[in-house]
Amino acid sequence: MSTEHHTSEITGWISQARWFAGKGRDWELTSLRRVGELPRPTGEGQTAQPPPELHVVIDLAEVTYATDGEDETDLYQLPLAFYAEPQERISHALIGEWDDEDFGHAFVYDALHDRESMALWLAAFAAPPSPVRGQLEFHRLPGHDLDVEAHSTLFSGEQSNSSVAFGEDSLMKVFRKVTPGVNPDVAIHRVLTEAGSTHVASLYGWLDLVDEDTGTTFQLAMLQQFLRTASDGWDLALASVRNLFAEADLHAEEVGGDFAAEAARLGVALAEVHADLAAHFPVEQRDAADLGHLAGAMEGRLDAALDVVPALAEHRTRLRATYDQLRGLDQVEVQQVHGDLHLGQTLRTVRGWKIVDFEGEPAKPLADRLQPDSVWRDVAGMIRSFDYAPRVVAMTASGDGPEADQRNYRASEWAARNRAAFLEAYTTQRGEELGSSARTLLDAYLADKVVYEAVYEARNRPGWLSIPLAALGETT
Ligand SMILES: Nc1ncnc2c1ncn2[C@@H]1O[C@H](COP(=O)(O)OP(=O)(O)O)[C@@H](O)[C@H]1O
Ligand SMILES: O=P(O)(O)O[C@H]1O[C@H](CO)[C@@H](O[C@H]2O[C@H](CO)[C@@H](O)[C@H](O)[C@H]2O)[C@H](O)[C@H]1O
Repeated sequence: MSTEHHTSEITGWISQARWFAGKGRDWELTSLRRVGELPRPTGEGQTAQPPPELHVVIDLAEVTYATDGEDETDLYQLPLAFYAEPQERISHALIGEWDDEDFGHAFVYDALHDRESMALWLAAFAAPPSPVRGQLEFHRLPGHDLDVEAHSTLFSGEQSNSSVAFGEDSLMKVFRKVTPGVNPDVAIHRVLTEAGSTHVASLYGWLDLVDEDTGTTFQLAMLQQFLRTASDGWDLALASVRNLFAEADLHAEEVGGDFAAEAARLGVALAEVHADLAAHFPVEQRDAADLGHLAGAMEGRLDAALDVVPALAEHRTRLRATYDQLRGLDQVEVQQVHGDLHLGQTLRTVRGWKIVDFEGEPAKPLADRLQPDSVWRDVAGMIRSFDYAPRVVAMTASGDGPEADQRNYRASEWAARNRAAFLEAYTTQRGEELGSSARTLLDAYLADKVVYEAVYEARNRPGWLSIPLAALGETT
């Protein structure tokens, strides 16, 4: 199905969207393809009917970047709501007004802001229809009756994707940048849900787009348990550091809000998630040659990072020596891991810690993110977060001279205390010591992550670049 779109309106909408990863690059909208229309509910189990003039569709926008030599493209998912009349309540989500080939003259909105449109998505998950007008396939896992009356609320803080809560019952994540094949967030949540893991939000369902022409499947969205009582792990860690800084002379363990017990619980949760992943995804061995490639890949990332952050140069020799240690290892076990773990991917509920967002590192192609990796990558990710939290609070605190020195000393103490608690609990839960091979892997992944962070901060939050650079400075 193709349709006449208004390219300039859509281009303007994409360019200012939070989830658009191409900001600052030279790009254009090279195609728009309508891939399906959300079906209207049949009435069964659905009291409220959508307005008769509403049509909700999914379009895929192809964005092409001008690069030297070859064109690079990304596909973005746009759920759109077409109304015959303007809708005052969602005026902030208006994309434009144009004549559409399918629906005639219409006012077009970002459907995720619209409760009426979201009710159609929820109804489709509640009673998955046969594909209608397109190739959309809604899937459900058994075990939970959806609250189809729940109203939708779009999360405001999301970055790479868009999340919509349905009351306090379920949460739908709409993947914005889509690629063919399995999305690790869906695949891993499905496996962990079916395995009865208590450390993830249960998966309720997902939406596939099956391209009939090519036989390719894209995963467009997932629906999961809404964690009603959740507090963000990053926010909790910051609060703990602030408590420590509010007390002039006390040590972390003497202050209310000490985080070490939570860090230990996080270590246990991660070990349990790793065990479940090892039981349900392939576990493989990597030999000395593979480890040589890993060291080479880390060196390559460092070389590329030097162009973005020249200040890394003074740490180059030591970083390369850390990666080089990998070449001395014989064999290492790898398995499915989280891939981008940090405190912002953890939620503390009354029932313990949950880990979210199994999509992996945003910069990697999706297919690579389902490749087995070392568990020490995830451990390193969390340890880096324990370093970030006190440094972020210290950066915004007032007072310099001896006061700042004292704060920095206590920041390091907070990081060391929580790192130790986390690592001890993680290894104990796995029933193994942190042996020399694991230490080598952990050091290499820590170094690799700091380099990644230096690039990430230089590009996204230059004011925070000092955080990874200070970490490198401390270990020289
Ligand atoms: N099941 C859930 N219940 C409640 N909040 C959640 C749930 N899953 C994720 N969140 C919160 O939603 C936000 C976005 O989640 P995330 O999976 O990280 O999305 P993105 O892929 O856009 O980064 C985060 O603030 C996260 O803490
Ligand atoms: O959440 P994302 O998957 O988009 O991850 C990216 O952004 C993170 C920042 O939000 C970034 O994490 C870095 O900053 C965190 C504090 O904001 C800190 O806790 C992490 O340890 C640090 O790496 C992450 O690296 C990036 O991939």
